[in-house]
Amino acid sequence: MAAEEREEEMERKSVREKARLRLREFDVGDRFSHLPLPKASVLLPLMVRAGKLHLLLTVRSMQLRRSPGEVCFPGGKSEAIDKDEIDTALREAKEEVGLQPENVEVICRLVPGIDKMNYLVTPVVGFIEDTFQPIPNPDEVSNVFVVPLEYFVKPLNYQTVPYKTSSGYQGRMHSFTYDDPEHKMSFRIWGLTAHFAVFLALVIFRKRPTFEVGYDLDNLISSSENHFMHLYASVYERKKSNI
Ligand SMILES: CCC(=O)SCCNC(=O)CCNC(=O)[C@H](O)C(C)(C)COP(=O)(O)OP(=O)(O)OC[C@H]1O[C@@H](n2cnc3c(N)ncnc32)[C@H](O)[C@@H]1OP(=O)(O)O
Ligand SMILES: [Mg+2]
Repeated sequence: MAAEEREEEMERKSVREKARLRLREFDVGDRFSHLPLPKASVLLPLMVRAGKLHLLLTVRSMQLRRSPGEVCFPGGKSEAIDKDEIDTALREAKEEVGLQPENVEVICRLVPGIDKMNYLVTPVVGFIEDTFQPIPNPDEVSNVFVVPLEYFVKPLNYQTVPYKTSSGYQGRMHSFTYDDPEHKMSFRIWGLTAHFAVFLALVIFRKRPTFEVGYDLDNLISSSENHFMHLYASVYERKKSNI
C-alpha cells in the first residue's frame, strides 16, 4: 500500500471510530421492541467517502402501492423469520439493493419513529464500504444515491412542512432537496426518512443545525425519547378509542 493510501485508510478508520463511539451512546437496543404496533426497520447505511461520512438512500419504485417515488432508506416490514429489528433491516437491504449482511458493520438501533400506516419503524445504523455497488431490485427501488451526512445539519435547500397524522398528531416535517452531482439530479428527502437522517447527523456531529429541530440539543437522548413517547401516546390513544 502506498503512503497516500495508508493515510487515507487511517483517516477512514478514525472517522468511523469517532462516529461509532457517539452512536453507541444512543443505542436503544430492544427497549422499544415490546410496543404493540406492527413493525418495520430501515438500515441507515453509512460510508466514508473522501474522508467524510455519507448516507446511502433509495428512491422507491413507482409501482409500489405505498409511497411510490419517495426517497427512503433500504428497509421494510418485519417478517416471521426475523429475530429482531436488525435482522429485518439487513434482510430488506439485501433484497432491495443487494447489500450482503456480512458486508455491514451494525453499530446500533436508534429511537424509532412511526410512519403514516402506524408502523413502528426502527432505524438500524451500520457501516458499509464506500466501494459498495448497489444492485437495485427494480420491483422496489428505482434509484440509489449518497448524500454527505453533514447536509442534514447544514443544507443548501431546506423547507419545513406541516403535517397531521391519522391519529391527529400535528407537527412539522423536514424537507431537503439535494442536488446530486453524481446523478446530476435533484432528490427530495422528507418525512420520516428526513427525520432519521437529521437525528443521525445530530448524534454524530453534535452541532446545532442551521434550521429548527424539536429537540433539546443539550439533552438529546432524553429529548428524542420524550418526543417519540409523545407521538406514540397519540397513536396508542387513537387505536384504543377505535377498538
Ligand atoms: C410520516 C409520514 C412520512 O414520512 S411520508 C414522507 C416521506 N416518505 C418516507 O419517509 C418513507 C417512509 N417509509 C418507509 O421508509 C417504508 O415505507 C417503511 C416504513 C420502512 C416500510 O417499508 P416498505 O418498503 O414500505 O415495506 P417493504 O419493503 O416490506 O415492502 C414494500 C412493498 O413491496 C412489496 N414487495 C416486496 N417484495 C417484492 C417483490 N420481490 N416484488 C414486488 N413487490 C414486492 C411488498 O409486498 C410491499 O407492498 P405493500 O406495501 O404491502 O403493498
Ligand atoms: Mg422496502
